[in-house]
Amino acid sequence: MELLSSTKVSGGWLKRYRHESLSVKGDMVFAIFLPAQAESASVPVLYWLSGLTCTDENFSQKAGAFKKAAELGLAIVMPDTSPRGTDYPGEHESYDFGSGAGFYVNATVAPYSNTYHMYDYVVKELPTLVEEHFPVTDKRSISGHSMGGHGALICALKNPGRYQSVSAFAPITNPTQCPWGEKAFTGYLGDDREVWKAWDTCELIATASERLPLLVDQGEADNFLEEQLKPEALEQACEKAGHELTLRRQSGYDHSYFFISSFIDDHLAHHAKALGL
Ligand SMILES: N[C@@H](CCC(=O)N[C@@H](CSC=O)C(=O)NCC(=O)O)C(=O)O
Repeated sequence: MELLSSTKVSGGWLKRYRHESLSVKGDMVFAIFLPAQAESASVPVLYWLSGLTCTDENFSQKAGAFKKAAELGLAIVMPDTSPRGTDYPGEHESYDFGSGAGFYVNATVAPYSNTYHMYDYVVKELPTLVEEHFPVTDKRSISGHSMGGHGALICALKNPGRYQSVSAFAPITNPTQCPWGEKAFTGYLGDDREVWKAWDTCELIATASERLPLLVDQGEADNFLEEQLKPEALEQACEKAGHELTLRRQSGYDHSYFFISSFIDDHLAHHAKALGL
């Protein structure tokens, strides 16, 4: 691992690293916030999955999360949102597919199937690396925004026992039924919509073997609300399956990091409680 930068914040340290990833067959950059408590004991970790167009830096620069994480003694790991360094046809042409838009799936359609294995990267490879090299425990939680909210929810639903808690901001709840998801899943997974269901929160909720309570915040002034995010689909799926959901519709808030920064402390507290902090 190559240390790219080290910055003191809220009594802890934000460090950025580049490393070679086996999952995506190339270099990846991630950031980790380590609170001061990590200097004397191992601390649990929240994995934050960002949305379309993001890198590891959007959350660290805009969410305002580190003061609360420092108080709680919680580490936060922030991966990138796609592999970088390839140049497939169409990979860099649109904001909602290819680079910056890995959708946290394992692609099966060439050429993306060569490297776009963001699900394996965030669920397995990155936690293994983090737990080997940093003063953290194997107690993990996961959260994210929009495409990353979808990622957080599917990672938790597909991996019972792996996370202590899950939450999301404005998640793409039903990607098999919205334009962002249809475009990404066609390009990464192919035309068979049955295959897509294994990567859709609303589909996974029905058969989940672990029922971690979901905390979801959704801005009511979010431009993407009706066409892409569909919180009512999540509500219906949870109600049908008897899955606990706290869906907070926040009046006046949009899709931006201003919205995330307004409620991130509540999410950190939710995760801290589940992590025993
Ligand atoms: N560029 C697009 C919209 C891009 C956008 O809103 N990205 C969001 C995530 S959207 C879902 O995954 C984001 O977090 N952007 C980064 C930021 O720092 O705000 C457009 O122009 O509409």
